[in-house]
Amino acid sequence: MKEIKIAFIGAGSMAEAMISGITESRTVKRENIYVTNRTNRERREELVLKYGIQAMHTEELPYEEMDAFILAMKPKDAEKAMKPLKEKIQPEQTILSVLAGISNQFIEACLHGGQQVIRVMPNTSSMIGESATALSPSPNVSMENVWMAEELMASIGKVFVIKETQMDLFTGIAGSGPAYFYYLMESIEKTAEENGMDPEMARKAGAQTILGAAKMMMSREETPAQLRENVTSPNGTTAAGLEAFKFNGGGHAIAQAILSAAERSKEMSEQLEEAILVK
Ligand SMILES: NC(=O)C1=CN([C@@H]2O[C@H](COP(=O)(O)OP(=O)(O)OC[C@H]3O[C@@H](n4cnc5c(N)ncnc54)[C@H](OP(=O)(O)O)[C@@H]3O)[C@@H](O)[C@H]2O)C=CC1
Ligand SMILES: O=C(O)[C@@H]1CCC=N1
Repeated sequence: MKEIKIAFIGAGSMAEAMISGITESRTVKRENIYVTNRTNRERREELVLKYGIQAMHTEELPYEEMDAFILAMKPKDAEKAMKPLKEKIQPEQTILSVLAGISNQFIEACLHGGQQVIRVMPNTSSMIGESATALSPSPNVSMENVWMAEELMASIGKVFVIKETQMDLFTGIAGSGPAYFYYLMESIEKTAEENGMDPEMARKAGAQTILGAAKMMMSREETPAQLRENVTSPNGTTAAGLEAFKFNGGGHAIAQAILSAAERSKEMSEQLEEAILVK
């Protein structure tokens, strides 16, 4: 990747996860990564110490020097956040927005018509370069800027270029997805502890089991159903476990988690964008 300067507008957990992955991959020089927020000076200082990047108040950023901005404030703060940015960001500068539920159209309406906007949905596994990240470029984004965004996001994990209409569902599957597996692990640890097993050992065994299953699905030709059948001996332990899983609504619970998260993403779009897009 050619040498670029990027600035995170927002310094929270998502920004940090991406900064961690990008600095680890050395895709962008540390001194060319900027992060800003409005109030939390300690947070800025913490990120400088941890990652050797540049941090400053949003008003102090040298906007004209940036090749790309990553919007990483909360969706509810988006409109207010972009008001002062309109006069500081040029239409040809690239905006990568990780804001759940916020559309490219909304960002163009807040900034400039024809703004180079790419909607991005990463997850916190960016922290270790293992994100599942979706990209949905606005129609007028140049191929050069799409390639830059793809290369930048490839430094934090796997990249999937999708239609923006699929972004709500992708958010439900992968943006929020890590939380479902963390919740699964909480149940594994609790069950172990309640039955006399060291929960720390259960966590390590459970995490290795999830990691192994994930790597099997990424490296083998078999479908998940075939891989599941390979585990399931007739009338054995797995058959008993899966029967209980299905009887207690396991598959339905996962489907409902994904669809509820996707619905919330859609709802956030409707709630937050109505005022601007109706104007
Ligand atoms: N957490 C996750 O797993 C994922 C989150 N996302 C998205 O990432 C975004 C950030 O989420 P998350 O990191 O969890 O949120 P946080 O609340 O942790 O961070 C938000 C950050 O934005 C800053 N901020 C708020 N308003 C402004 C502003 N006007 N200018 C500059 N900085 C501002 C806040 O600092 P201050 O108040 O000091 O300005 C804070 O540093 C959200 O839109 C979320 O939908 C997407 C995928 C996954
Ligand atoms: O919970 C949220 O809204 C953010 C977006 C996807 C993951 N976390």
